[in-house]
Amino acid sequence: MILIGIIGPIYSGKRTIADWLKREHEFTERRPFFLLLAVDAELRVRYERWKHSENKENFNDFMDQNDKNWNEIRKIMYMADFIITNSSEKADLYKYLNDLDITNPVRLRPDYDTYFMNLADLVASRTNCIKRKVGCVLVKDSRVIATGYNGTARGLKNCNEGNCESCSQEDGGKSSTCKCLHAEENALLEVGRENKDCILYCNT
Ligand SMILES: Nc1ccn([C@H]2C[C@H](O)[C@@H](COP(=O)(O)O)O2)c(=O)n1
Repeated sequence: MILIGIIGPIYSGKRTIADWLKREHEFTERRPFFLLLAVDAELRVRYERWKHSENKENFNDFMDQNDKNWNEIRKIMYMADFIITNSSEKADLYKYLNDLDITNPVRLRPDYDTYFMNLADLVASRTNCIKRKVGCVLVKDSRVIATGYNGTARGLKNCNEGNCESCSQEDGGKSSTCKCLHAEENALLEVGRENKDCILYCNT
């Protein structure tokens, strides 16, 4: 099902999709196969459109209305999975949406490669290295066997606590003197010798 709505009339008391989203945002966040798309435009373009639809000219009036609604609009925009900037005609927007293939099943439910690469990004967020942010996931039969991120070895003072002089250098230091273990190294240390024939996903 595709719902199309505009945010504008919410503030003039009419019920809109934006109205519904505000009330039901928990539903939309948890619901699988639901994508929220926000369409924005550059300020100058929005001003031109406002002049046309409101039959007004005064830029300050436009900005007053813009600023009055800004926080509410921003909240809804942040909920969106995609934000598209459309500073052109409606026909161009529809063509762009068509080309985007938004309802492609892979977008709604990632395939395994996308899923494990997304996991590698998540794993990377735990790095303690101040120079690089790397995550690695080892997979066998579509199941995660081990993960690893880069950083100084377990039990040592962390890189982000000043333990790696090399990473602290302005020019990034030499990799030969770096104390940080690679994400792949940590994942392989974790997996041990028994698990052969894994697929390694790494985000660098
Ligand atoms: N799940 C984990 C836990 C730790 N590591 C590695 C990353 C660092 O080299 C080291 C210490 O990490 P910390 O405990 O300070 O976050 O152990 C890993 O790769 N995966």
